[in-house]
Amino acid sequence: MPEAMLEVRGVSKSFGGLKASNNVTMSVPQGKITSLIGPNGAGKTTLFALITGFYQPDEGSIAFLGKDITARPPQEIAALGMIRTFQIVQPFAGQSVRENIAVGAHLHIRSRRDALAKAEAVAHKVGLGDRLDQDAASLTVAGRKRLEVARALATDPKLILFDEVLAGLNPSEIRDVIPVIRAIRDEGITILLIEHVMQAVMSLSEHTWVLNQGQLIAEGAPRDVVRDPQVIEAYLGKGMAERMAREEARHA
Ligand SMILES: Nc1ncnc2c1ncn2[C@@H]1O[C@H](COP(=O)(O)OP(=O)(O)OP(=O)(O)O)[C@@H](O)[C@H]1O
Repeated sequence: MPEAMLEVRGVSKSFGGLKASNNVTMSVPQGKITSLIGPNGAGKTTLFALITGFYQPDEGSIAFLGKDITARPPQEIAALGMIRTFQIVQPFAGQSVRENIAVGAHLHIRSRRDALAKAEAVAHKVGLGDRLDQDAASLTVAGRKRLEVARALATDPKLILFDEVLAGLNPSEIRDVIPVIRAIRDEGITILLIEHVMQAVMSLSEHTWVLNQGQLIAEGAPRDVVRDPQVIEAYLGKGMAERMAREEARHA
């Protein structure tokens, strides 16, 4: 694997008696799409929040591009080039799609005109080019997910952490968004996904980490990870693992 862009070392975080993150260590390589999977409540979103400064770890450290960023505020981390998206997209109501995306662009761009122009260019990349003047609150779920991707892209990130960008989409909408994610990677932006849609994990990501009860229980190429008995037991279940093995055999 190429040099790591993000290094998470021994990170732990408790909420009361619950260890939502338990001694997590991972090296995220530059230029790839990688993923983080695991059952509901495994601590995936908590880990994203720790990495991007929304929570402070109780223990451990985080380095981005060789620089220690442990417990730095989110704005500072975003300015360095790492941005996360949120599972529940909350557009600024009463503002257009263009204006919503410009919020991201303003991280680096002061001029209103330039930020709006940047928003427009980004909207085209994610397939919102024909929705620029629409009130963002009127977007469908799929549209809101694209808006969330666009707001992140507009900050000119080096690494994007996508938190379930495919959740709530139907199979045809998922098929439409997958190439958008690939195109972002092809532009040179590194991507780490939290995702429950296993078909997307398998087809998009080169490496995956599996969290269960705050701890990493497996990592590796997705096709190997889904055969791991511990992963089947904790997350996939036998039926799903067998379905995926059949799918893979069919495509082989
Ligand atoms: N701010 C908080 N205060 C208290 N408990 C929290 C907080 N944030 C998360 N938790 C708890 O930490 C655990 C991990 O939650 P987290 O949202 O990180 O899981 P997840 O893997 O992202 O789940 P999902 O797939 O359902 O989104 C859960 O038990 C959750 O209830």
